[in-house]
This record gives sequence, structure tokens and C-alpha cells, in this order.
Amino acid sequence: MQKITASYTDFYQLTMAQVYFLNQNHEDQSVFDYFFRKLPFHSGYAIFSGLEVLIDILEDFKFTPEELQFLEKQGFHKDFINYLSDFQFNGEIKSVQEGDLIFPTRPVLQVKATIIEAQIIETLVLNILNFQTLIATKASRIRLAAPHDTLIDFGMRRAQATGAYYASRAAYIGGFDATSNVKAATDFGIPVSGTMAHAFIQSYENELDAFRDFAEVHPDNCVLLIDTYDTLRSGLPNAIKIAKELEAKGHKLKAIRLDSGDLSYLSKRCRKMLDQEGLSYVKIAASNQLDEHVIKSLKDQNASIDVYGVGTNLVIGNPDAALDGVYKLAFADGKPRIKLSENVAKSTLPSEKQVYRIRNQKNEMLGADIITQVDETNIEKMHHPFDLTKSTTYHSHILEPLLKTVMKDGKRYEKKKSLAKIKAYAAERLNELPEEYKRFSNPHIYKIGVSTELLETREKLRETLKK
Ligand SMILES: Nc1ncnc2c1ncn2[C@@H]1O[C@H](COP(=O)(O)OP(=O)(O)OP(=O)(O)O)[C@@H](O)[C@H]1O
Ligand SMILES: O=P(O)(O)OC[C@H]1O[C@H](OP(=O)(O)OP(=O)(O)O)[C@H](O)[C@@H]1O
Ligand SMILES: O=C(O)c1cccnc1
Repeated sequence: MQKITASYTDFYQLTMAQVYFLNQNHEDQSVFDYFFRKLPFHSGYAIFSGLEVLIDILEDFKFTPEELQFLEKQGFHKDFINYLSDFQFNGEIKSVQEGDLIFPTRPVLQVKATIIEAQIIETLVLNILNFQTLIATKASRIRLAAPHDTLIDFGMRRAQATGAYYASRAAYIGGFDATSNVKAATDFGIPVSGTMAHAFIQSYENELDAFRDFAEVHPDNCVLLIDTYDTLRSGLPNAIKIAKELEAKGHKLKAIRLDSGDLSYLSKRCRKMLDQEGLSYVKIAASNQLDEHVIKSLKDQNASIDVYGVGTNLVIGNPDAALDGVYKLAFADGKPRIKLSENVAKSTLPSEKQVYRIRNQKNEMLGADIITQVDETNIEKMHHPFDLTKSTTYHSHILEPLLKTVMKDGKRYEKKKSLAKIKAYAAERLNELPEEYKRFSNPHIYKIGVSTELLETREKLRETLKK
């Protein structure tokens, strides 16, 4: 993929940056929070994804000479262009670990840097994290619908252009087993997988010859698409013939694929005929506009499907197009900062913060995360973030800190995590989440609260600003 450089930003970041620079306050220290407000897909949780990609890009986030020339033409001051020619991110990032469960309104990632650096990287942070978190969450829901089956990402052709690259990575983190996307597989080390298209079969005079040629070239990795002409009268009998020919040569037909019609009915009919022919090892794959709901329905119908290929609905995050993640200033020039809103739920939380997952003495999740000021101790009471009349007290609990340093002085702080590790971590964290948060309709609402100190800081600031 094309290297992402520092012009991967919104123009307004640069117009603001020029003002900070010319007024000589660009080196003021600032803290920005990344968080989102609404869970996609009516899900009870989201899976945080994109962090390692973000760190990779930030470590070498510079303007090229061509980009600087372009900006000069837009009328930016020479001294500012000169500053940008040496621009790099030197700040610190604390973040939830990639693959962890995240919930609305609480900080997921925190950038501590000079205001000019923190502002210039905003768009990149949002662009990378919002999309991958959306897709990893979608993938995770599809995995919930089919816990033990093989899930393959078929979405590259339907993605918003190059979005497929990161969608495939996020889908793997969220629980998919493989991708058809060769570029993503190569770069990220995702298992790659491929069957055959209708065009291949159409290009032959008859279906059987097409199947036979394919089986000869790929005797140990042969998946036959059986719905080009007539699934039960032509595709399946031809596939059975090929399976027997392969057996005679010491090979095994891997699977057949259904791509249209009633996938439950057809899969059951195929399973029965394959079994009757002694081909119970041949798996059945299905595709065609699948998503978590169709797959759940197919499972409820006891469809005989072992492998699901999911494209469009996965990689575009249907029906939720985007995660609404935002990046808000919490601290600048030595002072906590807040954004007020008519809608109290849209007011931000000031100061540098920490987020803890609350656990009981057996180390089990209690279904709540608490947001505190960064160095608070004695955290016992958790207040509803917007309804000041509501609070809960936790006794004998364990507080697991979630925001950990991942970049310091502009460099990765710890060894890069492999995709396999991130995927395993996502599965482990989701496994801990009680079932009621995972159901598709009206999942339990995970509690997010704020500490007394943080609440007081916010309320004080609100009062001052209102005056
Ligand atoms: N048994 C089933 N239960 C629930 N949904 C199903 C079942 N079988 C298929 N589907 C889903 O129903 C939709 C069927 O789409 P559509 O009406 O376009 O049929 P099609 O088989 O693609 O048609 P065509 O034969 O023209 O290709 C797809 O999203 C598919 O995944
Ligand atoms: O339905 P999705 O979840 O998006 O999955 C991807 C779809 O892409 C392919 O069809 P396409 O018609 O593009 O190619 P074909 O020529 O192989 O049928 C494949 O057969 C799936 O139906
Ligand atoms: O390998 C497949 O079967 C495949 C790949 C991409 C899209 N549809 C199907």
C-alpha cells in the first residue's frame, strides 16, 4: 500500500497549526482523548482495532518535499513550511491494548504532545482507529453467530476501494480465519484462501470439464462452486463425480460452495447426497450477502454449512458505515479543558485520565469501567457520567488499569504485537464478557462511570465557563 505521510490530515489541522506556530504557543503541552459515543450494530461492546498500524505510521509521519511544495502554494507562511519540513511526532500515547473490549464515552487512547503535533495527527488517529474498530466489531459479531465454523473474508471487491486492506486485518482480529485479499494476507500474515468464480465455469463448454481441470491443478485444495447452472441437478452430481475421481488418485475434494438460493435447504440436500456417496469429509461452504443475522438464522435452521464466506456486509460495516469516534482536547497549557454542549452527554471530560476495568476478588469483570484523573488513588465511588443523582460504590474490588504507554518520545514503547497475538487477546477478552452483553437484541448496557474527583473537576470547569 502507498506509504501514509503527514499530509494524511484535514486541511484545518494545518490552518490551526500555523496559528499556534506564528503565535509561538505551538509547543504548549496538550492532552487529547480518543473515544466514541455510540456502539455500532446495536452491539453490547466494540473491539478496539488499528493501534499497531497507527503506531507504525506515527513513527515515520513526515511531510514529503512534494507535500511541502503543495502547502506553500496554498499560501502557508515560509517559516511555517520550514517548521513542517522537520515535523515529526515526538509525543506520548497511552492506549487500551489492541483487541480489548471498548465501550462508549470513555477514553480509549490518549495523546500527550505539543498542541501542534497532537492536532496534526488527529485525522490519522480517527481515520485508522474508527474504521478498523468498526470492522473488527462486525467480524466479532459474525464470529458470535458461528462460533465453531470457518469464516472467510470475501469483501475486497465490495469495500470502499483500498479500505479492504485494513478491513481484512480488522476482520482477522475480530475472529475471521482467513481472507481472499492477497495484499492484506501478504503484508499482515493473514491465512489466505480462495475457491473459484462462476466465470471459470462459464468459460468451459460444460461444468464437469471445468471442475475436472481445476481438480487436476489443485487436487488438495479444490473447492467447487456448484450453483452456476443447477445446484442439485448439475453442480452437485458433477462435484460428486470429481470427488470420486480425486479419491481414485489418492486426493480428497475439500469442499463445495453454494452462492445462491435457499442456503439452508440446499446445504441439507447437498450434505445428504454427499454422505450417501461416502463423502462426509467434503465440507460445504456458503456465500451470498451474509451477515451475522443471516448466519444466525441459518444456524437456527440447522443448515449444514461448515464455511461462511462474507464480503460486503463485513467490510463496509453494514448497516453502520462508520464508528463515531472523536478526538477531544482535555488539557492544554497547564489547565484542564472541556467542551460544553447543550446536550450534557456531549460535554467532554477534562484532564489527563486513566480508565480502570472493575473486577471482583475472583478477578471477574463486573461490567463496569471507571474513568478517573490520572493519578487518583482511593477510587471507590463511581458516578453516572451525565446523571449526577446516580452513583455506585464498589468494595473490595480490583482495578485493572487500561490505558498503558504505547509510544514515548514519538517511538514505540514496547515490542510490536503480532496480529496472531492481538487476535488471541481479542478472543480472550470477549470470552470474559458475560453472555448478556453479547446477545443480538437489547444487549445489557455496560456501565461507564466517573470518579468523584473527575466529576468535581468537570463540574467546577462547567460552572467557571458558564459564568
Ligand atoms: N435459508 C435462508 N435463511 C435466511 N436467509 C437466507 C437463506 N438462504 C439464503 N439467505 C439469504 O437471503 C438472501 C437471498 O438473496 P436473493 O434474494 O438475492 O437470492 P439469490 O439466491 O442471490 O438470488 P439469485 O438466484 O438471483 O442469485 C441472501 O442474503 C442470502 O444470504
Ligand atoms: O455477497 P458478499 O458477502 O459480498 O460476498 C462476496 C460475493 O462475491 C462473489 O460474487 P461475485 O458475483 O462478485 O463473483 P462471482 O463471479 O464469483 O459470482 C462471491 O461469490 C460472493 O457472492
Ligand atoms: O474465494 C472465493 O470463493 C471468493 C473470493 C472473493 C469473493 N468471492 C468469492
